[in-house]
Amino acid sequence: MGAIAYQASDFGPTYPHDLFERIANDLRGKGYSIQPQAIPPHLVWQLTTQVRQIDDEFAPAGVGRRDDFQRNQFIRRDEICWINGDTATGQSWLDWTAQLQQFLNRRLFLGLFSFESHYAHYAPGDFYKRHYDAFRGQANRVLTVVAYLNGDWQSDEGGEMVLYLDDTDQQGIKVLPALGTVAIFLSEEFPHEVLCAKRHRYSIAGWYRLNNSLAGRIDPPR
Ligand SMILES: O=C(O)CCC(=O)C(=O)O
Ligand SMILES: [Fe+2]
Repeated sequence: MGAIAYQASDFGPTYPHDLFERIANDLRGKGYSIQPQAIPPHLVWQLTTQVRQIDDEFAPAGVGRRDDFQRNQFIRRDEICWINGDTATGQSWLDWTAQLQQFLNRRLFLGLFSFESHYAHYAPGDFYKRHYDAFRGQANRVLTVVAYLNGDWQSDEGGEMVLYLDDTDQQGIKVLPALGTVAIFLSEEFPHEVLCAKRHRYSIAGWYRLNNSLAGRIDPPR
């Protein structure tokens, strides 16, 4: 990984409160938030190291939930590995996302109940075509969080995530998968895609969900 060019001041005594406040304000105002250098240096270092060490635990990603899960090479080509609390690194990531969850629930009353996330590896040439992470009315995934784990990413290396503001938007907002950047958006509102990269591209994609078990039905993670 490249040198961490983080400003120490970004992680001073007001971290993570100020960051979470900016995210909450963005979500309230426009439904998405893009925050460079959002993950603290020690955590970004742990995650960046782990994602490159677990290469043999990655499996091709599919499309759809468990019962209609299928691999579709024309839609997505990445490989994924789910993150759990079995390692200190996984646990540190879950602690950070839990802090954000608590903050957003207090500020925005989102009722975020659970969180699931996986590492993703896009080899050169891999992509993920334009899609939604959740479908209206299914009330499963509410908020998407993507964190990027690539040092020194250059703008001519591709691999941007393009976040489209609605169904008709063709231009979108391009997000470089740069070390420590976090993109957060309402899962039902924003179509998005991952463009082909020239380099190996590492990230974490995660989703906060509502409690769908309230009707007496157990709603398993995918
Ligand atoms: O890696 C990214 O930038 C986004 C990935 C994504 O859209 C997904 O896994 O659903
Ligand atoms: Fe997505």
